[in-house]
Amino acid sequence: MRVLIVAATGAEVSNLKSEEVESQKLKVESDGLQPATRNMQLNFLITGVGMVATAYALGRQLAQNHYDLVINLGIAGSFDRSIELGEVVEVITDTFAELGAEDGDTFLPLNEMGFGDVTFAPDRHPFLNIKQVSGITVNKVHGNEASIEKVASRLNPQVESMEGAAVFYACRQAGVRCVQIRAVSNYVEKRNRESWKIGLAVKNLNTFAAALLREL
Ligand SMILES: O=C(O)c1cccc(C(=O)CC[C@H]2O[C@@H](n3cnc4c(=O)[nH]cnc43)[C@H](O)[C@@H]2O)c1
Repeated sequence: MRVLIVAATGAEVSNLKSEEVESQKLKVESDGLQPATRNMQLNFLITGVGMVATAYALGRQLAQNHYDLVINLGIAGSFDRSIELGEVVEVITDTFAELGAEDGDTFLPLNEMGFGDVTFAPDRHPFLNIKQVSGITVNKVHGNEASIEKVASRLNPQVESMEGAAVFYACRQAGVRCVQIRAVSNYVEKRNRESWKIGLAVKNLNTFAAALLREL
């Protein structure tokens, strides 16, 4: 099984690098005299932050390589206060929140303009036995009470990231199975970087992903 882990920054998957080495060791063994104990080859793609960087890097990677599964890992902001900081969730549907047009006070999403989808979901979900959430993908992290209220009432998202929907989109276009796993580092609120728990979120995300990779 060929698995691609996609993350915006190396820091978000820093504790998983040993898994890549491990998967390659095992592959060499399975190609040689040792019986295969694990038939998985793992690659990492660090795209850079944001939907444009992600769509380009992942589109190129999927055009040049075959993968059975793409796993998008990252931290995220949560609108939903019932999700604890550090909690790991599976994003099962993700919407490009800003793609469309303003019509006075109304927002017209791209699909209502007749130009294609803005919401993407992987074919097979839930994939994991953890909390399933709906997400939005943004170019601009929400940090203003009025805009948070507006997007919450329009789309009712539970989490937001800057890449998720781009990963779903690229995988759909390439016909590759995918799953998005995020750990909540902060609540979506007026910007207050001191309250972000990035270290905890990254630690929980990496622990969860390492266990998942051992099961694949
Ligand atoms: O400062 C650090 O140590 C650090 C370590 C790992 C990652 C970061 C990032 O800032 C990653 C940016 C990444 O995070 C996602 N994210 C997190 N919270 C939100 C949010 O409230 N709204 C939107 N995106 C969020 C996003 O996907 C970025 O790619 C820093």
